[in-house]
Amino acid sequence: MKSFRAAFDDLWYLSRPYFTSEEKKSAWVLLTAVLGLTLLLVGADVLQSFSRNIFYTALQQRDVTSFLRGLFWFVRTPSMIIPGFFIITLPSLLISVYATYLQQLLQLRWRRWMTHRMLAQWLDQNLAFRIAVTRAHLKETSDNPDQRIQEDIDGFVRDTLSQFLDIVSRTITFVSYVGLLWALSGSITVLGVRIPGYFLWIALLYSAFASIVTHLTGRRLIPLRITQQKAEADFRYGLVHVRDHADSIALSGGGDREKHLLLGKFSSVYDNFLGIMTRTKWLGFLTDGLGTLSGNFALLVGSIRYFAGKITFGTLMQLVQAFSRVEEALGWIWSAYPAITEWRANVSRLASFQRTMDFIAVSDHDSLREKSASNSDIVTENLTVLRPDGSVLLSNVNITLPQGQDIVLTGASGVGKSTFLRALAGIWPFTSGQIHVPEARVMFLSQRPYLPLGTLREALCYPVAPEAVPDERVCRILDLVGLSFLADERDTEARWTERLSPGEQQRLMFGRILINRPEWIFLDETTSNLDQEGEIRLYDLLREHIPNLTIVSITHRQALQDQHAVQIDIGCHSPGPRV
Ligand SMILES: Nc1ncnc2c1ncn2[C@@H]1O[C@H](COP(=O)(O)OP(=O)(O)OP(=O)(O)O)[C@@H](O)[C@H]1O
Repeated sequence: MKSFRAAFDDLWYLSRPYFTSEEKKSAWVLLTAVLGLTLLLVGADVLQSFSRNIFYTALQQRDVTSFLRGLFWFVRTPSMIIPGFFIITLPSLLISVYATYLQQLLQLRWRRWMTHRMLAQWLDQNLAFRIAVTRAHLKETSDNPDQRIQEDIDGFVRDTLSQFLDIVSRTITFVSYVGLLWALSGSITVLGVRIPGYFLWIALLYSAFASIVTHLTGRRLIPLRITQQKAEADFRYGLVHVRDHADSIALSGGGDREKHLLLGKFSSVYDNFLGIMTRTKWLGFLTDGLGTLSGNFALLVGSIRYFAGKITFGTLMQLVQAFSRVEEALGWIWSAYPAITEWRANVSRLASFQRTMDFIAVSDHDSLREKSASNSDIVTENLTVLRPDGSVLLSNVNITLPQGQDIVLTGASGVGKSTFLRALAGIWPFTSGQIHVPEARVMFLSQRPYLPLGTLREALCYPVAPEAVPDERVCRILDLVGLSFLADERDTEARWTERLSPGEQQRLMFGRILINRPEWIFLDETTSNLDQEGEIRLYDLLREHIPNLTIVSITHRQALQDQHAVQIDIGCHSPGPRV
């Protein structure tokens, strides 16, 4: 019961936002249309059961006229007019195709809405980074966000809709056939007690028994499926990691080691799947067995009345159909159990990821950043920065970074210089105190250049849209940073991280600064792959082309440190780097 409640909570948490969003109108219209068509389909199925009764009975009586009317025209009975089999079948076909089409349309729109929302939340609020550093300390699981967004949203939307419509259709089927089954069943006498509608009682007992046994056998599949998804994603990530670092792996002769690590990940995939197979095998015996049994069982029980001459062949067939429909409707749990376990695992992963994002988004550490006038200094007051495990990295930092001056932050490796920059940027979640930052364009560049996927122009202009920068300016800037030999390839899509040397990538970063023209630039060892002369030339380029720029650098090189007017030792606020 508890797990049912949790599933419902997760489902509500994930579905409600779409059906109350700005797209709610189209969502409800589509859902209502699909429900309406589903209802019509069940109605058509019930009508068909009557027309089948008529033409089977006509077949038995060798009555050609009734047979043909039962197939192609209308038959009048004392209580109703029944359309012929084909008169019902053709519109049903149309309804069925449109029900599927509209269901897919709703599915696609819902997926689009969820993908937009999750991507926006993940990237707009820097949650991708904040989740990555916080992950080990979170209650909810938030592994493989790429898989959550690309695969799980699709699976969630598709399976939620199909399971929901399945339940609705089974409920309507049950309501439509239960009276029919009762009426056709007749009664039997057991130990002197007359039981009316006995076929219905058998269907009810059969389904209750089947559902309980199936749930007890299959419930272990849910955690196994969650583990399987995680193992698959870890394996895939391992492969992508090797692809992205193929150069370093080849140079360090690490092929064998990588193979060993990847095979280790694959064996988790393999072992867990063996567990799923074993469970699915037992579940298969049950669901397939119960399915096969139920149809034949109905025929067997019903044939007793047929051979006793109490019902016609047509009524027998209608009875068998009514029994299977009622029993199918009640047997949702046992027949759909494998699909439900997969859906439940999916819902649980996606809800967990969404909860993590919501939790981190509201833990607004950025509130400690206070905006001041555009030409003011950056000031920190009692700023304390922690590591993700809660240990103190920097305590009580009270410093001023004066606007308009070149500043260098110094300190031994690991004391927390880069993390201090992240705190200033407002993306480090484990921070307390106050930071006064000017209302100005601020840019941070890290030691490892980041080049987005796409053209060289895109990589140069990032995060500004390349269309916003005139072509001559792109060429001029490539020339300024010594990359004019790449000008002809500025619109070529390539893996630029692999094509450019680390030094070339760092020069490209300086071109990016010239394009973005910030008022403050934070350079975290951004010239570590350049020679001394080259790095000083690039710094001069910034000073020359962006006159009001304040440069804040982190560098271990004395010559570059000497180029800065102000030196601030971050190390004196640290209990010391870890050894
Ligand atoms: N994402 C993270 N998760 C866990 N620990 C982290 C993370 N980022 C930084 N740290 C830890 O914080 C400490 C400071 O790291 P930081 O990169 O700020 O040092 P640094 O002074 O810039 O070092 P260096 O001069 O070597 O670049 C290190 O002990 C590091 O392991």
